[in-house]
Amino acid sequence: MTKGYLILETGEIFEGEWIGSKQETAGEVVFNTSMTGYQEMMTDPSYAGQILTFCYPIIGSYGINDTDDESGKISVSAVILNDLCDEPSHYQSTATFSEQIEGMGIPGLKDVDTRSLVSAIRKHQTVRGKLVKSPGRQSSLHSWGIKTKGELVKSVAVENYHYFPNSGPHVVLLDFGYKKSILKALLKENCKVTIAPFDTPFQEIQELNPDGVLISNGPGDPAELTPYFPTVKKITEAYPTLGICLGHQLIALAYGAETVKMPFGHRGGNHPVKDLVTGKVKMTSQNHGYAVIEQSLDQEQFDVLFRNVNDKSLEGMQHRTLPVQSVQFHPEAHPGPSDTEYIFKEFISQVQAAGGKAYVEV
Ligand SMILES: NC(=O)CC[C@H](N)C(=O)O
Repeated sequence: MTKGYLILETGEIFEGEWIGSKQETAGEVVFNTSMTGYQEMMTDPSYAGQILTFCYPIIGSYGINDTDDESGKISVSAVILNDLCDEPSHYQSTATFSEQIEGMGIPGLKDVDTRSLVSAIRKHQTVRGKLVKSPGRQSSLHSWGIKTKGELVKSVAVENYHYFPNSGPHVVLLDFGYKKSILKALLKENCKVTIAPFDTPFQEIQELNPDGVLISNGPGDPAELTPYFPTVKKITEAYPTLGICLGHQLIALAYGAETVKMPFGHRGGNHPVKDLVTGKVKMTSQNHGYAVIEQSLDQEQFDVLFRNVNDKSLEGMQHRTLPVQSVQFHPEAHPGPSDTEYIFKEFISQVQAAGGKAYVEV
């Protein structure tokens, strides 16, 4: 057994037993409150650069399967958990949790007092940390090698187009670190899908001749992605558009709104969100650390559609005249409830209503 330590930039040290890859690593320390879904969370590209703490105390009990990865790449920088169950019991399980993180080159700590760690994160709000073998003197934070400024998106997004044939309308999935479940949701609606790199120029998107565009989720601070705001705006002016999580933030920023770092984010599978049109509350899957400031949104152009019941933060919006909608939560779920899966159907209806053509000359 090898001991390991999570050192927070604020000075606290959490002890555990080292698991997975031997590599020491650093990143923002975050927590997710979902009871299940560790496989989807670890492979969700939006967690790139982050050390993920599982609040649920037993991790690994249903193993790892061949279908639930949200990407083919390593996403989280490291995982922190309490009790590791490495003798899974599930008919679809093909590997143990330890085998999975070892195979993906992710380090982790088990037997950590995750309740105290989560309290510390909530107290400090945003906190970075480093996973080390020895709790001795550490190099300064600047040399921890934490990625910023779009490097995170670059590290997870596709570099080339990927085309998926189908019988329905053609949707370009602009990839800032998409989750496979988003692609699956589009394919389920019979869409042809072209996954395009996040930095695809607008002219090339036009050449792809999409009927609609979905701007994906992704890691990092949305406000650092300023070079892409003009393209995002042009997309929304030309095609029916759906933004999910980072995609939602980028649409808001492209129209002049501002984003803010939240105290400790929303990461979990039971975040209540109120649909302001029907008054109904939906349970949503969430994973974000930033939010759009509602007061900064041009309400002449956008209607607020969803609001978080717990902290009243903005959870979704709709353009008043263009078929452009965006949500801060994850309608594709995985992990989490699928109450808001209908968002994909609404998007496809808007795509179909637009007649399969760019309906505004640009
Ligand atoms: N899941 C996402 O797209 C996350 C968006 C952004 N990186 C945030 O943390 O707010």
